[in-house]
Amino acid sequence: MKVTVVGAGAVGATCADNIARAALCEEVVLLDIKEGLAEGKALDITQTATLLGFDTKITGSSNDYSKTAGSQVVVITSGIPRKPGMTREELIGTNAGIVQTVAQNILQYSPDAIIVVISNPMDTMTYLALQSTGLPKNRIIGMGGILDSARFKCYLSAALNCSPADLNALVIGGHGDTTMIPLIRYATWNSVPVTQFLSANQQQQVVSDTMVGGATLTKLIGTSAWYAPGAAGAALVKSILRNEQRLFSCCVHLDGEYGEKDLCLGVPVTIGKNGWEKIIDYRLNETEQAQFAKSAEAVRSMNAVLQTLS
Ligand SMILES: NC(=O)c1ccc[n+]([C@@H]2O[C@H](COP(=O)([O-])OP(=O)(O)OC[C@H]3O[C@@H](n4cnc5c(N)ncnc54)[C@H](O)[C@@H]3O)[C@@H](O)[C@H]2O)c1
Ligand SMILES: O=C(O)C[C@H](O)C(=O)O
Repeated sequence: MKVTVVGAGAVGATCADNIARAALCEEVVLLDIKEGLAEGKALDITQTATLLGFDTKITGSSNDYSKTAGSQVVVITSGIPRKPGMTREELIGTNAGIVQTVAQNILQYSPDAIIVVISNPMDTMTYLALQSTGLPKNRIIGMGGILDSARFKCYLSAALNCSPADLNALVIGGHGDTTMIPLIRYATWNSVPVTQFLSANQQQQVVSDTMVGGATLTKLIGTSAWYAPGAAGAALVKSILRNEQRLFSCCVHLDGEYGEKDLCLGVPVTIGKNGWEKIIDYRLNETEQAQFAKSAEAVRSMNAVLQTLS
């Protein structure tokens, strides 16, 4: 089995590294437009193999898509990241062209691939990938909710002083500072709702910290995060390749589910060998449904911006 990661920058290289270390497939191809970058990072990761004990082959490619031929899964991370003070949405002008070109190039050599979109603004880039390739909707998955849910669990574990491994929590909606919806009502600590242990103020703090989780890191680092995003991308790839049927929050095309259609947005879905397989209805209450509708409205207006780009 073969996985391609497009973009050998911070997120792409970390994602490829995680996939290789976990030996999820025989070969990982890392591709970047910048001459030498993907080859160099692939060689560097390869040199960790004897230290870390894996034998996955890692191939680097400077924009030669023939090396990606026959990939089962392709992860798109190519594009610019935001700087402190920016929103993800501001990246659309540069990243839309990159994502569209990359998706088309990929399909020339891997017509059956499942495509995972990470580049921002991720909800709109997922929609663009779907519209521009015309692939069956189950084969295009946007990664954002897995990362946001991991951050949600981190903030919850700090508030509860408990192990994040004992927490179950999901963030749905858009992958944006104001569009994501951490579902605190459904978050549990070993099956007990966390709302039993946290005050209303504490709950609100966890929710708002989660929503600006990416911006907090961007401010600290000077560019956006990569360790957790790369690991989240690899977790998604693992569930596809191993047909795990994990229930993740992913950005997928909605056709009436959660009251929305003709856009891609984060909802709970099962992930397996066919890509995303089933959307699970979490029965949102009135407040949550209103938040979801608002999130959809914001993402829909970003999608409309695509029409204005040349
Ligand atoms: N969805 C998420 O949860 C999430 C998380 C983190 C980052 N991101 C996004 O992922 C993207 C990458 O972030 P990063 O930190 O890795 O950035 P980065 O600048 O480190 O890497 C991006 C890479 O893309 C390459 N690239 C640009 N155009 C290309 C093309 N046409 N073909 C192939 N490669 C191309 C660049 O040369 C660069 O190496 C950004 O848009 C960022 O906002 C999304
Ligand atoms: O915050 C960003 O711009 C990158 C990414 O979407 C993240 O959440 O880390």
